[in-house]
Formats: sequence, structure tokens, C-alpha cells
Amino acid sequence: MNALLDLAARQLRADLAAAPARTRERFSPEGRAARCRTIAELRALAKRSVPKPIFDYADGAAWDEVTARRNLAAFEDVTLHPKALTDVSAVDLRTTILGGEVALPIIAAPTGLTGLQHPDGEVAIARAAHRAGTITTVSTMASCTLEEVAEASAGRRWFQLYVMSDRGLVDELLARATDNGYEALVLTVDVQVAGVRERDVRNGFSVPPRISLRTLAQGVAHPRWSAGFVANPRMVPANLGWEGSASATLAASVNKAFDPTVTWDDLADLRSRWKGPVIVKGVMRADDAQRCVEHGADALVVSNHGGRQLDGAAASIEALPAIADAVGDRAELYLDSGIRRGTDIVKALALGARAVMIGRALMYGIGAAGEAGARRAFGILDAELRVALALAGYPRAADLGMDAVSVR
Ligand SMILES: Cc1cc2nc3c(=O)[nH]c(=O)nc-3n(C[C@H](O)[C@H](O)[C@H](O)COP(=O)(O)O)c2cc1C
Ligand SMILES: CC(C)CC(=O)C(=O)O
Repeated sequence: MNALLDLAARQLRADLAAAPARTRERFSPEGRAARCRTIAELRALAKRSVPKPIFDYADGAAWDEVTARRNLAAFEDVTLHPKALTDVSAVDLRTTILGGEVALPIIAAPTGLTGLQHPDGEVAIARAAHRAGTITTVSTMASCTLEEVAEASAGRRWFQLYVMSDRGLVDELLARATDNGYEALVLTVDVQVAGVRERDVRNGFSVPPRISLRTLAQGVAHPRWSAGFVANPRMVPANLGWEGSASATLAASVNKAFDPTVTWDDLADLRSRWKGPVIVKGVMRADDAQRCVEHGADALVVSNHGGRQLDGAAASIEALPAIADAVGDRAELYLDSGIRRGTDIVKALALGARAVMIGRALMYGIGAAGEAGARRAFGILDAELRVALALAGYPRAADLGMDAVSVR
């Protein structure tokens, strides 16, 4: 009896000694992110973790946000047709993207100003993508420089270009991307002008951030975020020489810097100058997709920019089948806008995408807990995708085809 009491007392003492560390770990951003079971839960954690204007910038979309909602709802109109009596003991997520193998059919989408969510910004996303065995795409508007990301991650990297009116700057960006081992050029074609994101307008979201009583109050309410921001303020896109420029709304800055005259001639010009693969991002029509292929594009991203540009546009998943039909095997297709679940990925692959890109899922992750949160986003989708493929009776993600789905 005494020996038993002695053992219980020793265990209690050990538990109490470990309690502070366990509590710290439990309430750390990393601990909280690790307990998120879904992308929706990561979103909720990000919402609590960063100031409202910063969360709204990532979460928000254009005008009435109809297309953003439709991106999510349209996945519900795709029905899965599970195949019975298939051996699913080994689920294989691997596929090839532009000739190189990736561990899962998910690519990090380019996101601008990622460092506002967490100072590690695109570096955190690149590291998480590399760890997941896949590719990251660094935006022209990234908070980290192309060199910083290259230095921080040995994984596959693509460079996403917005064509600026200052073509000298475009040439410089292309040269830096080449020199730093960015494998493919992703030309985004759906930001001819800035979309009107009314949450940003209401919040007075600007670049660099304008410090007001309201933003100070937000900072005080989010001390952990503020400490990171003060230690390493990522105020402006790092690759464009905007440091020291006056604060302006994001839309005004975009409309001043981006070139609205970009046409097919620019695609032809970039195609001839960029030595690696060219990917056109923001294609929503079969005729455009066909024309991209004729201009030598190696891949297309079927995307409405997460509903952040033309509100009222179709959901990307609705646009995919006709584009897949028009393109056939002449170019690889990726899809983004609205991926929140493993089953969304199954549906996109079945309808003709080779992989999906994820934007907000990663933004929520890094807002919640930096690199650990981005890893969690990949982890959640990887795990969901494995179960969904097993239940659908397609143990190899790369084998999914039209027979696996129907569209309402
Ligand atoms: C905060 C944020 C910033 C973005 N910045 C860029 C960008 O700089 N370049 C780009 O091509 N797309 C950008 N996008 C669009 C994404 O690449 C992607 O198309 C979109 O997020 C996909 O939708 P999802 O967020 O529902 O996954 C951004 C998206 C978000 C949410
Ligand atoms: C600077 C922006 C246009 C970056 C972007 O593409 C976005 O916020 O959706």
C-alpha cells in the first residue's frame, strides 16, 4: 500500500513539474495550430491571432464576395462516385509537375504581403512547402525578397510575375528569379487593375500600414502579433523598392505600378525571354486556354484569384471541365480558388487538374502560427486527401478521372 502511495506521489510531482512547460506548449501558437483539425479551424485561429485589417486582407474578396462564396459552394455541386472493392491499403499522393515529382498534388499559391500575417512570410511558406514535398510560388508582391526565400529553402520554387509599367523593373525581377533558381515563371493575368475589396476599403488597409489610434488598439489587442511586427516589420513588398514610399491604399499602389495594357503580345514576349516553363495564372475560359497553349504556355492555373478580382465570375471548379476539354494533354492544368478540404482536391483532380494551388489555407496557417501553421495546413489537407482517396476507391491520386465524379 505504501509503495503504491509512494508511486502516485512521485507521478503527481512529475506531472506538476512538467505542467508549466505543457501549459506553455498548449497555449503557444504552435500548440494551438497543432490542435486545429480543419482549415476552418485554422481560419478561426488566424482570425483571433492577427489584427482585423490584416485578417480581412487575407480572408476578404471583391465587392459582394459572391464569387468567393461560389468558389466554396460549387464544390458541393460536384458529386463523387466511389468505386467499390479496390485495395486502398497504400494511398499514393505523388504526381509529377512539369517533369518533377511532388509528394502531393498541392502547390503553394503566390500571395502578396504575406509578412503582414507573420514576419516569416513567404520564407515560412516555402519551408513548409518544401517539407511537404512540394513547390512554392513567390509573388512579385512578396514581403520577403526572392533571395531570402531562395536562401531559406532548397525546395522547388516558382516566381509569379505581375507586369509592371516599369519594364526595367520586370527585367530586373526576371533576372533575379533566374539567378536564384526559380524554375518556372507564373504570369498572373487577372489583375489588370486592382479588384475592389470593400473590407480593405472600410478598414483603411494601406501599404505601408498607416498607424492610427484604431490600428494601435488592434496592435494592443494582439500583443504576440505586434511583438513579431515590431521585431521584423514587413511593411511593403520587398522586391520592388517601395521602402520609404508614402502610405496609400493597396488598390491605389497596384493601379499606379501595374501595367493595364498587357496583352497576348506580352505573353509571347515573356515566353521567348524566359528559358524555363511558363504558367499562365487566372485563366477562366476555354478559348483563352487554347490561346495560351498556342502561345507556348506549359501550364495554366484555372483561377479567379480566390474571388478577389471580378466578383460575379464563375467558380474556378465550374470553369475547369471546359478548359480541360479544350487543352487536352497540351499543357498541365492546376486549379485554385476555394480549396479547403481533401475532397475538394479529389474533385479538382477528377475534373482535369493535375494539382491544386492553395492560397488562403496557407495564409490562415501562417497567421495562426507562422511556419508551424503553414505545415499544419499542408498536414490537414494531406490527411484528408488520403482518407478521401481511400473511400473513393482511387488509391493513386494520379489515377483520378471523370468517371469519379458528376457535376450537377
Ligand atoms: C492574401 C492574398 C494575396 C494574394 N496575392 C497574390 C499575388 O500576389 N499574386 C497572385 O497571382 N495571386 C495572389 N493571390 C491569389 C492566390 O494566388 C490564389 O489565386 C487564391 O488565393 C486562391 O484561392 P484560395 O485563397 O481560396 O485558395 C492572393 C490571394 C490572397 C488570399
Ligand atoms: C497586391 C495584390 C494585388 C496582391 C494580390 O494579388 C491579392 O491581394 O490578391
